[in-house]
Amino acid sequence: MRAQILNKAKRIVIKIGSRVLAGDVNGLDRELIGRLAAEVAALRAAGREVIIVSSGAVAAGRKELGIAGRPKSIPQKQAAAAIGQSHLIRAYEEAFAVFGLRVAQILLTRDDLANRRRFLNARATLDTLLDFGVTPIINENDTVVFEEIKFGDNDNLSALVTNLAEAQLLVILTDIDGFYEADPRTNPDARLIHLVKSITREMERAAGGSGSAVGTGGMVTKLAAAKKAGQFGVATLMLNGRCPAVLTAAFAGEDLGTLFLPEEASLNRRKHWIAHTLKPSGKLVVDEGARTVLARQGKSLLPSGVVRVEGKFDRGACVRIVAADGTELARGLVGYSHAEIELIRGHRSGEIEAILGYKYGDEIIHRDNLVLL
Ligand SMILES: Nc1ncnc2c1ncn2[C@@H]1O[C@H](COP(=O)(O)OP(=O)(O)O)[C@@H](O)[C@H]1O
Ligand SMILES: N[C@@H](CCC(=O)OP(=O)(O)O)C(=O)O
Repeated sequence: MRAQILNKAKRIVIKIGSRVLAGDVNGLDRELIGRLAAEVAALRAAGREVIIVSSGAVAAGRKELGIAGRPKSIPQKQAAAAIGQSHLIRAYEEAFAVFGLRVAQILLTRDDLANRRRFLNARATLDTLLDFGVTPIINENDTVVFEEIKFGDNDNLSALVTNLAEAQLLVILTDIDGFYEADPRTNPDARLIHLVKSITREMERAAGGSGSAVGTGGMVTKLAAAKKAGQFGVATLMLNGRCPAVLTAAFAGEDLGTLFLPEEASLNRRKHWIAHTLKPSGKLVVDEGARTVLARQGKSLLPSGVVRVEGKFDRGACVRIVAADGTELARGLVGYSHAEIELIRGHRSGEIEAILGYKYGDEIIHRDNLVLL
């Protein structure tokens, strides 16, 4: 199974964490970046396409600015990222040049991928770079992001890039051998889990934070990323990026790290984008009848099942669908604005035109635009 997944992966997203690039040293570990470049060169020589999602800008910038520990404020973090990002990309440029390879920098915000046109544009750029034999190196555009438009962590970003690029495998390189049954910092006897068929709530509880001055999210965000990739039908392999030749060994068949298998019933690319890339701008609370109908795959959300509207949004926006007890059931793109839904909620679809004076369709969310969570 593992060999089959790795052999079939022609296009791979490799996420490299700050803990790998900086380790415990201050600034970037250039020797390690050199080793990684050699490994990527070998993967490419074997006919694979590689897209890198790299952290490390803040870690590199901290050193330049002489900041010890985590940057104290958001502007300090953004300043560190601005200075660190150019150092980071230069380090990759130099390391890849040794193997006659070129890299390109791509900085993204969540807004870029949430906008369908920008998403498709970014996709076309990625394809073109790969056609030119260039390795794209992606990071969050830390300098300009604020809460609403940020990915927040690069684990999450790497899962979304996997979708963007339609890659067949996500590799997460971190500073630990893989996913353990408990956080090894507090449970030294915890065992490594080599194969995860499906991410359970118990595993999510076993995932701890980063606990370092440079990492963001720790195992929590890595599990979330593996889950997202899995919903897109893509496996995630988590490896220790600080181990020399770890990629080469893993692709040669060694049973290293943790492999998260993809889900069998995976979402298509557009539905994955609705569920994970778009930021919901409102909420529809539905009744028990609608909850039951939605749970049966393939049904649209009709006005009759909606009991409350929260937030202000236009037609076409992404909203959460929640049950009366607050459980999030689904997400989808609405066919009507919040003001229109306020008027037609609780009514039969046949009454929409009489109430509004016009009608876009029978559904508040058509099943093609609806994703169950
Ligand atoms: N169950 C777990 N298994 C493995 N590592 C865990 C677990 N829970 C928490 N961690 C921590 O997650 C850290 C890696 O995440 P992070 O510091 O964000 O690194 P990165 O910079 O690679 O994203 C590990 O060093 C480890 O201390
Ligand atoms: N964009 C930030 C990285 C944020 C992040 O998620 O870090 P990490 O947990 O080390 O992957 C940077 O370049 O410093």
